[in-house]
Amino acid sequence: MEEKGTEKGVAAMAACYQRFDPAAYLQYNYTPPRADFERKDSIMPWKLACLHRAFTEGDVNGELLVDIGSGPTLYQVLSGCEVFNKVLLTDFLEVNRQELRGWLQDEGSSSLDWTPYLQHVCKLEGRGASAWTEKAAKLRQVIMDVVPVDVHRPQPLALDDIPSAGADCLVSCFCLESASPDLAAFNRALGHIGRLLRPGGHLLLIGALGESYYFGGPGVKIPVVPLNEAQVCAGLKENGYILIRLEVYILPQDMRVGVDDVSGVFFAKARKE
Ligand SMILES: Nc1ncnc2c1ncn2[C@@H]1O[C@@H](CSCCNC[C@@H]2Cc3ccc([N+](=O)[O-])cc3CN2)[C@@H](O)[C@H]1O
Repeated sequence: MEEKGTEKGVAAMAACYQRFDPAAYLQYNYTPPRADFERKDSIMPWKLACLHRAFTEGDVNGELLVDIGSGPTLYQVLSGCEVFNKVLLTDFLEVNRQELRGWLQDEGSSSLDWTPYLQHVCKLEGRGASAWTEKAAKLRQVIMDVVPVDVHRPQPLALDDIPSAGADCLVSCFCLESASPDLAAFNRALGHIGRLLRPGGHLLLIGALGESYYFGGPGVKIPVVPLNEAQVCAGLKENGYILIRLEVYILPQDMRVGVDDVSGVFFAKARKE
């Protein structure tokens, strides 16, 4: 019965995503106030600082970084692209993979101008904002492909997408809790992606706390598994990860803009045993 329920729940989530609108989603979450680089308390500078520190504090290394559930966004690999010489982007939806390919092939054809993001991360790296064009070139050089992923499959990627030894690092932002029908499915998905990671490899996980829905486009209301910190920590432990650090951002009132009911954002750095 439980398996039947899960299959039905996973199929229902997939149906919700058929109306996902990348351009609208980017507008809702990746423009001010949630992405305001002039505001110290904006969410995006906090996320980029967490990722910059995690990628550059010396314990994360290797060849291949895989981003699980990239969506239509690139911010999650702006620091990692300086550490890994191979980066694989993945998403469940062709519309998101197309959005990413659009930027990779030609700046002009993406729905969002990523320049402020590139400039901000260059500043975090002490390079000055003007190095953003070099970072854009680096990104285009190291991103090998944009491929399909389904975190509910025991093998979320096609077998030939990554080496049998596994990736050296995974990053995943706002995907698992938004793709899963319930907490059990979230925990199983955490296990499925863990199998893509080599022992000793790192997982950098960003997600929503206390979110029960979000709009993936006008009128496209998508259910989310509402998580708290304890459930995130338990899920990581249950799936063979050692938690290195958990950081939490609580949304100020003016970041609650009606596109979801998220109350906080977590950043977890963990290592696979
Ligand atoms: N089975 C699947 N396997 C893998 N990926 C899948 C699957 N199903 C859907 N997907 C994939 O997962 C999706 C990822 S986008 C999900 C958005 N998550 C919620 C949204 C995000 C957000 C962003 C920023 C802030 N903030 O405070 O700044 C808050 C929030 C909270 N609301 C989408 O790419 C879909 O394509």
